[in-house]
Amino acid sequence: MRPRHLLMILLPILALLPWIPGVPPFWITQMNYIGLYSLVVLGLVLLTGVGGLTSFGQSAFVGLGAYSTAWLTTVAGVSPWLGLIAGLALTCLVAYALGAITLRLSGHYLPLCTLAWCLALYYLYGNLDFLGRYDGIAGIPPLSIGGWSLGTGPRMYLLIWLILLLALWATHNLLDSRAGRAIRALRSGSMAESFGVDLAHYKVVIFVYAALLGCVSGWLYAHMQRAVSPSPFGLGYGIEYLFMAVVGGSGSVWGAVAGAAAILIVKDQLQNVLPGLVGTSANLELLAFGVLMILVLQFARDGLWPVLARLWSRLGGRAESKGHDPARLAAAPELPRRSSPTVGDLVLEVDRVRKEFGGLVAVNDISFRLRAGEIMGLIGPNGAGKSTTFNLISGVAPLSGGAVRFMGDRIDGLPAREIARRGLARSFQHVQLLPDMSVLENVALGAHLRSGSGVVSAALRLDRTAEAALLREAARQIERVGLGDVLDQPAGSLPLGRQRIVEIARALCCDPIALLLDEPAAGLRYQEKQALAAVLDQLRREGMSLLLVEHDMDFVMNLTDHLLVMDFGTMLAEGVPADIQRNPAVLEAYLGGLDETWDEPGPGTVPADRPAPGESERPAGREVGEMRAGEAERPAGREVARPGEAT
Ligand SMILES: Nc1ncnc2c1ncn2[C@@H]1O[C@H](COP(=O)(O)OP(=O)(O)OP(=O)(O)O)[C@@H](O)[C@H]1O
Repeated sequence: MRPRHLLMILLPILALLPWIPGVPPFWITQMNYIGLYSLVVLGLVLLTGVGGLTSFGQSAFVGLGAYSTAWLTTVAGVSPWLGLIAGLALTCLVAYALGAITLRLSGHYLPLCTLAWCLALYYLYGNLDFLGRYDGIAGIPPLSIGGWSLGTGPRMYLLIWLILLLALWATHNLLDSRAGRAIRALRSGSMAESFGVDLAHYKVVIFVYAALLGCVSGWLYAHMQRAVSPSPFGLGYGIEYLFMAVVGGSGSVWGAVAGAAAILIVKDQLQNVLPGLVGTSANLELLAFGVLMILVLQFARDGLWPVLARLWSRLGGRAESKGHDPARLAAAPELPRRSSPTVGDLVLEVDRVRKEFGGLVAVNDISFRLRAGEIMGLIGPNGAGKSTTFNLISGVAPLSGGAVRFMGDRIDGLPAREIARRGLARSFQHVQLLPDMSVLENVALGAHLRSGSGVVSAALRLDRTAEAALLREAARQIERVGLGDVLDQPAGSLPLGRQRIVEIARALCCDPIALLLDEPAAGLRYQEKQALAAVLDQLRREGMSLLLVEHDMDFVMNLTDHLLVMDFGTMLAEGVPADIQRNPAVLEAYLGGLDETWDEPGPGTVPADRPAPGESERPAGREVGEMRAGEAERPAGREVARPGEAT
């Protein structure tokens, strides 16, 4: 049985629970609270569990929802539904303003900041006369739909759980979409930005989304309790919500319900049992919670939900299928493609680019040009400045000097996502995939800029055609690089070499004009390298421009049209592979002297129908390791203004 089938059986039972004879009213009250807490914790699952942004301050947004409706319905006499709309609007404004300011902070500064504004709002609620100061507001009317009062009992229970189920559905939909992939990539930083994800935008989106869920919970709470005061919106509750997210499992939407239910039930039981056991009514449950937290972090670091899922499969239940639907993808429309430049056109012009890290010149006035339909190799010993050059071109790092032009326009100074939008895609030296996401989803992230479907359409599942088109394109690129057999596997389960190929498929998904590949053949076996060389050769034939950083000399010499050799940040040599292999300065840099020779090449990596440039007189290809003998003594780079040296 799949979880969704279990849910279909449980839902009617859940809906009829208050009317089942023998069910104590306390159970319904407890279920109401579990529902209210789950709504807030669901926001934290998205914000903290998925997006990596820790917030202790969600209780303040619950307060905004509760106080907005309390004041509007009691003082202004408006309908509770208008109170909800006003609360949502106010929460949206406050969360947007707080998010725009605080989400720029990184590390522990963000959680500290959430503590600060949680306390500030709490004291604000307690000190404003029109909100009744610490006494709060009483006499809030019950909710009603078309004159049918929902009261505080079973009907309210139905409304709370209906809203919670809708929120779970919407959040699940959101995560399974273009926007969801961007949100799941937030922790990766520059990688996501390189594929056009606006990190700052998505951080604010999930912050506001989580705050709105808190607001709805506060609105329901106010009309269920019929009175509000500041205490449930203080820091203690903010910490408790976070605690529930961690205990439940902050990586899954159902973890929110599991966490809220577990904590509330255990808390209630401890409050009943502990005083009898130890003979005091002190708040000993807090001590017990501390122990519980340590146990969870020790034995179920991902929370209770994954443990429950494992238990389910041990009992014979089946996991929810996460695979793609080939028929749906086949029926999806093709994504439009950009027009490519004519073979031979100038695509990329790097003009005296320079990068200084303090006193170290990592890239020292490097210039080169890349044309359409050309593969250029950027080689050099470790620390030569190759990856830094890539970072400068792709906007991941700012230039210290020089200019980069792409398709005739200056792109230096543009954010990485804007450079990606213009058709320059890249892979990374250290594989940067999202290991828990499938290969298909990882690659689809590359097509982020080729669709405009947003958060609202995703949450309401109105984006299915656009989403299928993105996944279809991702599947096409995965097939193209020969990984069609692992489409639905988690990317992290693949060997490193294959993960690099996934990165290439992701970069191809951008529909690039030029592709920057940082050590694409590292970790690949011989046959895999041959297959990769064939793919890259095919891309060249299609008119794409490729710039490779690679240490495998066989691969580079057989595949590239043009090479640029760097050493200590400066250009050592430039030319066709055959000349580069004979260049004394290059031999000196790579082999430490002219008396040494390149090894005999293995069988060429270039496809059989294409002769390697300079094949006949090529001395030999060489497999250059990550470090050659004596490398350790090399200085890491060239210092600025070393005495007697021009910089
Ligand atoms: N963020 C940084 N801060 C300070 N120094 C850096 C930074 N990034 C790179 N460097 C330094 O710049 C120099 C060039 O590094 P880079 O990674 O570009 O070399 P590389 O040619 O790509 O080397 P490898 O082949 O080992 O990847 C090195 O000395 C490195 O230590």
